[in-house]
Amino acid sequence: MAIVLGPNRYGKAETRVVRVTRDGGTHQIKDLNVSVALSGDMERVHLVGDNTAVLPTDSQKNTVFAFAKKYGIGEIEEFALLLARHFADSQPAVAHARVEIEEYGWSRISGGHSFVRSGTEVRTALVHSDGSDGPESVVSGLKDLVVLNSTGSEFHGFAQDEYTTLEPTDDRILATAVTATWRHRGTGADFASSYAEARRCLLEAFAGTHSLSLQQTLYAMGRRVLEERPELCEVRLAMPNKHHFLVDLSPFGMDNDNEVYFAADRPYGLIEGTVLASDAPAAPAAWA
Ligand SMILES: O=c1[nH]c(=O)c2[nH]c(=O)[nH]c2[nH]1
Repeated sequence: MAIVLGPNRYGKAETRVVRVTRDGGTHQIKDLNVSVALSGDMERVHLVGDNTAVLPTDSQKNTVFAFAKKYGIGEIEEFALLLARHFADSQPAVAHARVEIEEYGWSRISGGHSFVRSGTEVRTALVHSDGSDGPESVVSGLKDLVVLNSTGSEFHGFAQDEYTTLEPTDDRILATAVTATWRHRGTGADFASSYAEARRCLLEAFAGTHSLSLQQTLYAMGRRVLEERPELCEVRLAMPNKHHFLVDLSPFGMDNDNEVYFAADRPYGLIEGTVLASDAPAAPAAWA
């Protein structure tokens, strides 16, 4: 029996970089969490401890800060492409770079230099690059986009077995924290407007769908993005069903006509799905 090295990658995870751009007294801020993972000809470091091919993760972290200064930070997809191409182009042993970025939003309070974190929502980007001349992919997205419909949601007609106690309902609260990722057909989109529009599609489809299940709502949301955004070809969604249970107020002599709920935090149903354009080229590696 022979033992061999399987797939591997390494890099600096979660470099937290904040870039302030000063335009007189008016400042812009970009607040990111950047994770780099490099792979390629890394056999000798694993097998015999020869570090010749290993660009230290410390240098990768320094590159994130240096590029933030040198190039500024525009859209996170562009910053991720810049970093990924840099590592794949400049290091002979690096065949492939993966850069994942989370962006935390800040909105201006007043004046030029005071900000408030914008909600729980996080914008995301995941880029893979074999270098400027090689295959590349861009996946954009968001997570922790918390939404709720206080009516317009039903759930009935479901399968039943000897353990089923759930009562069918034709009016419930539907609430979730959306994690959505969407794959671009190319690498040259207008990432700012593409993001804003995809997000708008998700919210409008969530609000506008009379829901018979969270699964149906999920599909409607992914479908809306692909119908409206030709630069995108695949949407992946993960949506926890944040259950709201009607409280039994009858012990207190009160009725409860869908007014008082217990918001449970766990367990939760977890509904996940992919929505694809029929001509989407297969690209499983884009999500790795
Ligand atoms: O929208 C729903 N989908 C389910 O699969 C499910 N299962 C469940 O208990 N409640 C719900 N709601």
